[in-house]
Amino acid sequence: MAIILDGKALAEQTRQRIAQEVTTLSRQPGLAVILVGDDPASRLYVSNKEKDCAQCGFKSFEHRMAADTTEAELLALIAELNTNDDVDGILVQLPLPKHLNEEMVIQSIAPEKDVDAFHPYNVGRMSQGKPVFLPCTPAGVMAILKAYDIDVAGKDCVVIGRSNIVGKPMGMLLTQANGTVTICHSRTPNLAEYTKRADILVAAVGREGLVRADMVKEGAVVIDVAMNRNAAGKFCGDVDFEAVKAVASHITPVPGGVGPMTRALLLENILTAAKRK
Ligand SMILES: Nc1nc2c(c(=O)[nH]1)N[C@@H](CN(C=O)c1ccc(C(=O)N[C@@H](CCC(=O)O)C(=O)O)cc1)CN2
Repeated sequence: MAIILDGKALAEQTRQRIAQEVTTLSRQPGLAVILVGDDPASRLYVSNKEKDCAQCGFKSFEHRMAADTTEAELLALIAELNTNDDVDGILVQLPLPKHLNEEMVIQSIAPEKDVDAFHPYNVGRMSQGKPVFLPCTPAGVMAILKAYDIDVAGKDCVVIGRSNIVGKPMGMLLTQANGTVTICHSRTPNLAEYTKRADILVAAVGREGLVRADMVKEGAVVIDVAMNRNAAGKFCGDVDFEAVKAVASHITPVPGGVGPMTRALLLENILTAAKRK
């Protein structure tokens, strides 16, 4: 039976370490969170980020904007936050309402305050192996692997999903850790041929039941990044957890795996931003 990779416990340890370090700083780090519209899931994620900030001794500044906010209004707020000295990090909760251009909005955040690491400058730095901030979800995965002494060097790593936020940066971080990486996606024929070769398999698609036990090599490390809702309304990933845990050596649960570490790595980035000032 696989070892369960406990992201929730690791995230708690990370918050406690950060809270301790904050007591040694001469000022409180600050995060500005912008939420446009009233999507219930986004509201919950934002309030969790505020709770995390409070636990770590960070200030948080919430900016709620109406769903019909114009791009000019949003960019004006970001411009103001870019020059506000109390704000070390700026986070625009995604997804944005359809009429707003996500790319433009991300590019308007000052790269030194881009704690999500979505700005092209930070993506470029990371791809050169000289990161300022690391994207929270892939960095959370790397932190889980490190905490459980799972060495990536020389391993066959397969990432399913090629999003800018998870799949692509995940592939880069695994490559930088000397893994041999294959990125699969919706146009990959015979997905199982690739997944069955993987020593480390990362699923980041957003489709419940995508990874079955017969697609996983005996003893593989299986990381589930996805966060779907099943028919009963419960959180689940892309991996058939119950079946795959009988085949894998290590596996992340959903919930309680990568999600909490995504939140923890955001706190690491805010601390980094505050210390660089
Ligand atoms: N600007 C951003 N927007 C979004 C991001 C992001 O990283 N930056 N990621 C997601 C949402 N998200 C953070 O914002 C996020 C969602 C869920 C979790 C999490 O810990 N999930 C739990 C399950 C839910 C729960 O019990 O609360 C888990 O997996 O255990 C973390 C981060 C989209 N938008």
